[in-house]
Amino acid sequence: MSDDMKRLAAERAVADVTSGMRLGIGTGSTAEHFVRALGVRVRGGLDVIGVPTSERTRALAQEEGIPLTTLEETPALDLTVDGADEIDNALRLIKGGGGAHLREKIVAAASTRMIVIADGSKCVQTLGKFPLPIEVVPFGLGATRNALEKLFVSLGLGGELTMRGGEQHPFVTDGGHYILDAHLTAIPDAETLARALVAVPGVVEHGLFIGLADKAYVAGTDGVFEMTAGSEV
Ligand SMILES: O=C[C@H](O)[C@H](O)[C@H](O)COP(=O)(O)O
Repeated sequence: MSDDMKRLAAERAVADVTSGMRLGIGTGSTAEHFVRALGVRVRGGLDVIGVPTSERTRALAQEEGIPLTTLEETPALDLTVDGADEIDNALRLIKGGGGAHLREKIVAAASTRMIVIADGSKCVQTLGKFPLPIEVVPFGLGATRNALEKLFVSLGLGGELTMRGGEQHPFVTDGGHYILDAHLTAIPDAETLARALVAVPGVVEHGLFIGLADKAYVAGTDGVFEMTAGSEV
């Protein structure tokens, strides 16, 4: 059911793609539907080029016959289509549940427009129930973790930090980094937290996407709803 909704949202976004576009191609189970639907259109003659946001997406896009490029060759993109773990009514997002948020943010920031695709379960009043992914360099891990814990206390945010994959076998991102997931429960001021996180040495990127998404296609039992900043969730 939820997978059908992800597919519906993805198909709606594919309809916005036109020949000549330079695309950012997202990661995750919803973005996979987008890649497959885009593949069908490419094989039908749609002329686009895309930058994948993960090695996983690169492999799938290649299987689908979608022409790929890099941000070195094509540094400016027209449209990125990607999933999200949480979306609030200002179109602020939490991303990185699949560990791809570093490349996803670079690609979204290089795009003129970003469309988010999701099923309705991703819409929230306040971000933070989904653990916030924080990508960190392996060097200095203990010190970075301490600094993050202090930061959360100073901002009045409670919650635990856990190592993605476990302490013994940490998950390693495409960039060779680890992910600490911050179980904050609620993030009342996402802008302040986002600014503070990037100032912590050892933090490479976090999963708060603010001011990047232009609209979202959210699929529910009544069909696909187009959300812009300020829409009711
Ligand atoms: O790192 C992964 C990405 O940010 C995904 O776009 C996000 O986790 C949503 O994934 P899904 O569509 O599988 O729920």
